[in-house]
Amino acid sequence: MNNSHPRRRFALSPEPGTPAATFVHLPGGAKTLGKEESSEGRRESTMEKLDESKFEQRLQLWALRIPRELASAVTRLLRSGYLLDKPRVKPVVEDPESDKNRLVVLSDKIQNPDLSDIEEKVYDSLKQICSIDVVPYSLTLGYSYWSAGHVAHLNIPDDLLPYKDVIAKVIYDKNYPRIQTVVNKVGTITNEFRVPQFEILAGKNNMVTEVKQYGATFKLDYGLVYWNSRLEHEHIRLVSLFKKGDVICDMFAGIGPFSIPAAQKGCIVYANDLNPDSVRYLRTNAQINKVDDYIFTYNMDARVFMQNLLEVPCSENKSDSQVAANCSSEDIDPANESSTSNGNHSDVQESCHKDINDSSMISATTKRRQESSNGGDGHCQEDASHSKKRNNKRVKGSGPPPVKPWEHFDHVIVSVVLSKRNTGPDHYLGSTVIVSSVQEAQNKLNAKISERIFHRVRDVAPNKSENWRSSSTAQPCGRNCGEGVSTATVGAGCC
Ligand SMILES: C[S@@+](CC[C@H](N)C(=O)[O-])C[C@H]1O[C@@H](n2cnc3c(N)ncnc32)[C@H](O)[C@@H]1O
Repeated sequence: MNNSHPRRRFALSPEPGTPAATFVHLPGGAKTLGKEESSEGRRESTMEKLDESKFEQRLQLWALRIPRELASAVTRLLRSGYLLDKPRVKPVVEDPESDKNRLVVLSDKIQNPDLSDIEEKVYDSLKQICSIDVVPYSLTLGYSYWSAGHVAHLNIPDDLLPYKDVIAKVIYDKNYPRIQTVVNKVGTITNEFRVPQFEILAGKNNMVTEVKQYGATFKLDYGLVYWNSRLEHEHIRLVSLFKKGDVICDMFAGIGPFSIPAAQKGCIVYANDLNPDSVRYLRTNAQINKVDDYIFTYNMDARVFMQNLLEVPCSENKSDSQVAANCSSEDIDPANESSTSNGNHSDVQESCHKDINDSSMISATTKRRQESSNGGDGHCQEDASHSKKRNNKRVKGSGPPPVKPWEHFDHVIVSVVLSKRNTGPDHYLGSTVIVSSVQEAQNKLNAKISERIFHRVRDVAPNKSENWRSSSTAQPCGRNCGEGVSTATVGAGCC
């Protein structure tokens, strides 16, 4: 199967850490935009009218024609890498031949109509669900596909840098008002928050935008937080493994692309990030998506976060009431509000504040917020708007069930870069851990990876296919032994 890809001159940076606001291909046939060349003694400008069709990418794919009532079952089965995986393109579409059917579009990795690229076990299950009817499916990703939000994010190579303003102006003029800001990534990402540096090339200096993923809305400032739209499939793939009521620990949560959909599913999420801006947007996004009752946000180093989460609170002996992760959160477990009335809540808060204040890793923002939310009396309180919102919800009788994360949680989400390089910094965790072996990963995570399930997510950068990035879930034993099982499935023991 031949997919015709226009040759890329420059594109939205595909590196992790570079937000995929807009993906821009320079037309495949275009010579250097704006460059004047000599041709047969005649100076010929290659500055041409923008031809949007040059941006089109046509994919020749395969699809399964199935009765529409089976669409959920089939997509659930094929979700682990066999479905079409393009941001903002649905893999299940109407069948032009019959409204009783649906077409389930398969990944471009499925090359053969006999589906021999699909694992036998999955194929057998598929046969049990429906009869196999494979049809060709042609998909065109047009000019407008390559954008999200109002920010067009370019990654202009050195040889085109002299023309960056011309390029930006064309993109801006041709796409306004949909595109209102054109930025170019500058340098490589070196900071621990994985936030790229940008220069504004055209439009307004406003990097705050909203993107949508699988029905959830994410507000973010591209200049302050990590975001990568291209991880959409990975976000949802991982969350699809969770069940309602699962307790999730998202150690490097960013602005919430794992935490928010997990909470939408009814999981109780302990979400942490070291970047105070990420945590701020995480909270905003929890509110926008109306799952703030299910997400407890933290702003600290992941190791401190885990230690606090696993530490049995001193109040545990005093009460059966729920407490919030040793109270090291900026937020309070909303389910805990009921415990406030019996007096145990404040006991916990005090003990936890000691933990937090002892930690040199906690950010100034966290401390500031703690001080202000404490009202100076050592008792945690929610800010008024949050509290009000939760009160509204509580009246409706919704809210998460009680949890004790130090006893049990179901999944830990860790973002890890696996790389053959061994020179990377390892003083912080998350996407920035560079490991060259499973053993090294175990050492760094202080967790035993007994069942290894590697899932290729995407290349770190073009031409860097030896580096790959994986999100995995790990299940701690819940007995504070410090061991865990890094796997996409749960249940294995460790002690
Ligand atoms: C690659 S991003 C992943 C964010 C999010 N999971 C996502 O998929 O968008 C890694 C995140 O880890 C955070 N981070 C880096 N070092 C950290 C540490 N020591 N403790 C907690 N978070 C950290 C960064 O601020 C960043 O948001």
